[in-house]
Amino acid sequence: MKTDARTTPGIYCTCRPGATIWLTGLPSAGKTTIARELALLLRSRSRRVEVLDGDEIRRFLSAGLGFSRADRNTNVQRIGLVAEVLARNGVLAVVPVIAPYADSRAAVRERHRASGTPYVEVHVATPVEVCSVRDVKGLYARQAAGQISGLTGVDDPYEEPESPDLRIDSQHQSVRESATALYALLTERGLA
Ligand SMILES: Nc1ncnc2c1ncn2[C@@H]1O[C@H](COP(=O)(O)OS(=O)(=O)O)[C@@H](OP(=O)(O)O)[C@H]1O
Ligand SMILES: Nc1ncnc2c1ncn2[C@@H]1O[C@H](COP(=O)(O)OP(=O)(O)O)[C@@H](O)[C@H]1O
Repeated sequence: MKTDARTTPGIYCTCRPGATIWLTGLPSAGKTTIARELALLLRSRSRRVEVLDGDEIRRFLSAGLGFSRADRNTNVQRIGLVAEVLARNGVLAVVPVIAPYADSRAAVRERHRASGTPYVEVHVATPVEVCSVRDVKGLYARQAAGQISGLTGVDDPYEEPESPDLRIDSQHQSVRESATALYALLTERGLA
């Protein structure tokens, strides 16, 4: 008996394109929170979603890397590779990772362009003043106390995206509103 992948449940359906959705922004900007909310929305519509957690990747795939420019670039390129492989195989790969350097992000975009895989860049543009109050992991306090240095947006660079596909001002809207705006963009592009 022939099986039709487009109609048989549980079999990958080639008619739904994957994509990488990269959320870049400062620590505590809300990247992870918005990524998880978006994943909930997408899964409720039966999309295959993978959120690539930056901390988990640094524990395994990028174990041993620090926060120098070179190490951050290596980290971002590794994540870009994994995301692109997932996305080109029909998964929506959601990536809440700082990626502070424009050339690193451009290289990831280029990798996607080369394989014809959709790529969506989202700037979670929460100002550092708001991020440092949220301070989910206590990094801003530790930097202020002189216990760490090289914190993105404080004493390490963050190059803002010049023309992201979407900019989210999380200080002015709820998590749900941000995720819904992103979902709307994906729908508009035929990706949700
Ligand atoms: N010095 C310094 N600068 C920036 N961030 C720091 C630093 N030290 C630790 N952390 C925490 O590391 C988390 C993962 O970073 P990323 O892999 O997203 O960073 S990068 O793209 O490689 O720059 C990142 O996670 P998020 O807070 O979720 O952004 C930070 O909490
Ligand atoms: N509108 C909002 N959007 C996103 N996060 C928000 C918002 N308002 C408050 N927060 C809080 O800010 C924190 C952001 O943390 P997180 O998502 O881990 O940031 P990041 O992944 O960018 O480091 C969470 O505790 C979240 O609940």
